[in-house]
Amino acid sequence: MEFLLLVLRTISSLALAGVVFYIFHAYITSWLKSQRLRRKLRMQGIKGPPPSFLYGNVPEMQQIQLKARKARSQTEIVAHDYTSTIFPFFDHWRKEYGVIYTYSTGLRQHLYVNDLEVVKEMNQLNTLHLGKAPYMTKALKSMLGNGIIRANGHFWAHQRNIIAPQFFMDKVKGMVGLMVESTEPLLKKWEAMIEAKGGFPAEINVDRDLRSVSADVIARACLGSSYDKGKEIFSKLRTIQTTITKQGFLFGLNNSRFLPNKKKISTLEREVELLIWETVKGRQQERLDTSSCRKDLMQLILEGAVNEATVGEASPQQFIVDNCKNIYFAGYETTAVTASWCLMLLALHPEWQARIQAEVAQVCKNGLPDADSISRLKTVTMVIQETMRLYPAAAFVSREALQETRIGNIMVPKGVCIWTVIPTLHRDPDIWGPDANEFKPERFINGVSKACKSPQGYIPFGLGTRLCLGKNFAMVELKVLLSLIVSRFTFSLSPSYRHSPSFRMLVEPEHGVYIHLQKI
Ligand code: HEM
Repeated sequence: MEFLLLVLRTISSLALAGVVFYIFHAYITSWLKSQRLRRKLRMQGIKGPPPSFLYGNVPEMQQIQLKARKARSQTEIVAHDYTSTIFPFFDHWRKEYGVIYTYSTGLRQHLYVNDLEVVKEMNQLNTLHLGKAPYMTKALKSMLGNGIIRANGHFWAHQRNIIAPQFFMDKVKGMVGLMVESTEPLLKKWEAMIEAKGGFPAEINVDRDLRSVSADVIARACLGSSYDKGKEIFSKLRTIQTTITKQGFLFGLNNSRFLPNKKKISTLEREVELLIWETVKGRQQERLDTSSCRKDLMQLILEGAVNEATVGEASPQQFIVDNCKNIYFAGYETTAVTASWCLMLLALHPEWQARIQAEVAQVCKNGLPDADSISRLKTVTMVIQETMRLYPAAAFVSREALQETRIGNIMVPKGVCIWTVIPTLHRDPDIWGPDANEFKPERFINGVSKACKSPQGYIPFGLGTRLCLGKNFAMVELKVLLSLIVSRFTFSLSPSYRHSPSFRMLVEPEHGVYIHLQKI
């Protein structure tokens, strides 16, 4: 008996030693690979902070972040370049190594690229060799499945072909009426709040209300369901998003201490999929009952999923659910957050409120935008463009070189992750001039190409082949929303507002935007 126990103990000790050796070996191999990539970049003259053994620059990143958090000030607003507080390590190394440098997160080598010429080159590259970084998209699987935002290669191209036609300008213009309808409940709610104050200004936290509008618009316009139905889906997706971003996965930082959240995330994931699938089935039943066929995005996705050969490894059901999740995620939060920043900036700048009020009164009959007037709202467009310059909802363009790829003068080795920090590019005085930190919508009066040194310096919707598909949709929705709000209300910033842009996958106002709202 004792002998048997001894044999069992020896076997389990050997197995444990084997596992430890395997993990150690894999770790060392990845570390050495990352070092090789670093050498290849250094040989091209690209410098960067020296990495420590196994952990690369992660300890330094954490230290810099901690310091910045302590020093964080909430006083200045527009002139406050928040990239130095929310991505302090990028800013810190930029001062030391310039607009192109390399750093390591232990097992991965990264390339920071905020040089206008290289960004231009990236914009023009038409290749499948630059894609979404698998390590990053792996962490986003629960939120996005294998939908368009995560996919790479031919599977991505197939999904893009299916979805793109829904967002052509002529299609989007046909959705203006629906966008106006979706905004009406918000206007009524805000009017009622002012009435409840006896006509005196009401304090409004705008963020949740703007999210509701944006969710309703995206659900109705693209997926044929109303916000009431999609409410649960949005709220669960948001919980997944906030849980994931707490984990610091994006920069390759260790997140093992957050592992217990995995269970919570996968439960939410299953619930979201079930809800979407119920919506899809409802849609299919409606088609059978009425034998009518709406040609909206949901329909295009359903048709795209019919041919199993085109949906890759995913089942048709998974293909549909994943792409619905992607549209929900890409479409509603981004627009809502941008609208919040717009109202914050307009509250600070009453002169621009007055200018767009006058324009809306002149261009839109009864203050109601329609497909025709929307393209004549020049000042409204300038205000939105300037908001997205200072507060672009998406903070990065990030790519991994899936194969060795030449970008201008740089040969990017396979496996290197590239990062372009959008708000930093948008506030670069070399591109925008000495007033880069000021809110000046007039800089866009002759379009983006005249507003800065090169139009590639303005990338709120990303760049290259993966440029945002919902760009037209988002711009039109923002124009509708702003026109309707300014034609009924004036507003100023409430003293309750605390300026604190923070990063939760998007750059959001951490404590919300509070305004004092008054009827015109
Ligand atoms: C102000 C609002 C929005 C902003 C700031 C924004 C920004 C972006 C950015 C930066 C990207 C990544 C591009 C890249 O990696 O180079 C992107 C991708 C995408 N966006 Fe948007 N977006 C907005 C609204 C929307 C809307 C309303 C939709 C759809 C209804 C949408 C659908 C997508 C999709 C499907 C992609 C993935 C494209 C691909 O990978 O091929 N976006 N967006």
